Amino acid sequence: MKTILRIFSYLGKYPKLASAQLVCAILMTLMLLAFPMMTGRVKREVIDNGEIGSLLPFMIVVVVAFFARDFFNFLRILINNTFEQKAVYDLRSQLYNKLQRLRLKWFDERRTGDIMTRVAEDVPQMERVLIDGIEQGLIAVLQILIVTIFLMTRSPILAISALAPIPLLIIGAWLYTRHAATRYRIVRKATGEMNAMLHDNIAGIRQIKSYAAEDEEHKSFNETSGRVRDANLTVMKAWALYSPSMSFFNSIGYTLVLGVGAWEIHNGRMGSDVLLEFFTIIWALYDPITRLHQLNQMTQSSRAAAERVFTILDEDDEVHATDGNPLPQPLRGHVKITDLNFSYSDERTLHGVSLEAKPGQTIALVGSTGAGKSTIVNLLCRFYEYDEGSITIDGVELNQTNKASLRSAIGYVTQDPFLFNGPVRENLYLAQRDASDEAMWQALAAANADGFVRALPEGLDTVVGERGVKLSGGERQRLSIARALLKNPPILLLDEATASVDSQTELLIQQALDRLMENRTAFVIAHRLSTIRNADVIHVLDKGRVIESGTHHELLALGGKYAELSKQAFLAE
Ligand SMILES: Nc1ncnc2c1ncn2[C@@H]1O[C@H](COP(=O)(O)OP(=O)(O)OP(=O)(O)O)[C@@H](O)[C@H]1O
Repeated sequence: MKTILRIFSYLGKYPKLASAQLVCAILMTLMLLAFPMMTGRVKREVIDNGEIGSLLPFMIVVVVAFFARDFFNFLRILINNTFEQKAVYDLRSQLYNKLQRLRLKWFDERRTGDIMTRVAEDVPQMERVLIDGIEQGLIAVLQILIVTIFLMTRSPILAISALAPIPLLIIGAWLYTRHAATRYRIVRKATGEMNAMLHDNIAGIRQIKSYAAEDEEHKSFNETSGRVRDANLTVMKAWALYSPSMSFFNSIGYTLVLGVGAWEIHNGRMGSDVLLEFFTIIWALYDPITRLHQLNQMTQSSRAAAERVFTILDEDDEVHATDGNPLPQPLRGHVKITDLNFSYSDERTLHGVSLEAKPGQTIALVGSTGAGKSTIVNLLCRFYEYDEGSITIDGVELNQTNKASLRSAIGYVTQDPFLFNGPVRENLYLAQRDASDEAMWQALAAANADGFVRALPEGLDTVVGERGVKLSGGERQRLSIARALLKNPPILLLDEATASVDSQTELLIQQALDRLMENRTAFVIAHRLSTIRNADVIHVLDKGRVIESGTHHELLALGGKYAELSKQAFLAE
């Protein structure tokens, strides 16, 4: 119930629309009564008393009432749609905003496809209870009330006969609802898993093809998709039993009205016109009851979807980007890490790491795979919060720094640069929203990327494809270097690419990187000997500890891990 109330709380922001909708619904429902009332009068005055002249006015009243009913219905639908779309827009926006603020750790533990299902499918599923919940629920309840009052005024005993099945309907609805939420939860979970698999497989389509794993993957997909089918069939079976049972209970009401009505007429306690009135309106009592059953089903489905959406909304935010102190301006880029400990989960990843980068220095991080190099870079970006120790930039402790100011001071070039599926220009705007074309071309030139961008069919406006798939690896790298150059940050974090490119491209990239690192503090996860040779200090990491530090020659002379790594040709020439 709490979940349902929370869904409806999204409508509270629009009281005017809610009231207008309520007024239209009441007027529309009142118009329903004209037909049975006029039918009763036609029977008494026109048929029984032979006043044929008054038939036309009765018919006019009926047609005007029908027109008014449909006109109010038109207004109600319009208002309802506006109302509901505004509420859903608010919800979607709130969810997206939340997603942007969640910790990276949260994303590490979840599948992208499942998150997308929550935004793209679970929100609209919730939306249905907002649309139909109000539209059907409100009108149905009003209709039941108004029709019941009307029936009571005409003949209490017939009205009670018509209402007799209601206890049975309530018990049926209770039995159905008891386990419905669980059934729908299984459907939503299975759908999320299927979409997650679909997302993974489409992202990894090259790997699937290259390993000729299409048939295997198809089999796994069918298994996941089968779970969605089975979950849906369970829901449908329950509905198949519930819906006709409820319809049968309604028929008991019709039968009782017929029997009791005939008995009352037979005993002279009621006129036949009253029974006629009942049969012209009684559908308006049972019809909303059927709609309430459908609404009950929809509410259970929406509840399961809403639970998945609210789980995201209830997660703790990462520290908000504007909390904390801004970094001093201009920033010199003095970074100091002292006794840093960090764990992603239970196992500790970094153990007492200490290192320093003076303004303008290049610090190389080397070490075997899993040693903790990227973790240090992640902590410098404050993608994760560190547990113990200290990281300062120009003397300001990182975990007390305003994230927005920190991230504007840092340029991060990853090994496999991510490009968004949009024009080159949009990808560069990420670094500087108001960058002029001239500034873009300068950055592209410094990154040795101007040549190939000019050769693209639409230059800066060429769409690069998903993850930049329409560009080569070397082109993507140079574009991401241009992006960092355009940002012009005082501190640079660079994960050098290991992917082999031809020597000509390698040279172009190296030149671009050299220009990028000029006059900045740079932390480089280094794979190339040329970068390492030029670094001011090299730190060798092993199992989360700094085990050696010094220049290239000092470390070679030390004859330790670094010398061993160099011998194993671990570092590319
Ligand atoms: N997001 C994460 N969640 C949990 N554990 C992680 C995460 N990222 C890295 N790790 C673990 O932390 C350890 C250090 O990883 P890290 O990526 O820092 O190593 P690395 O030195 O950069 O390795 P490589 O050179 O292979 O990129 C590894 O054992 C890794 O499994």
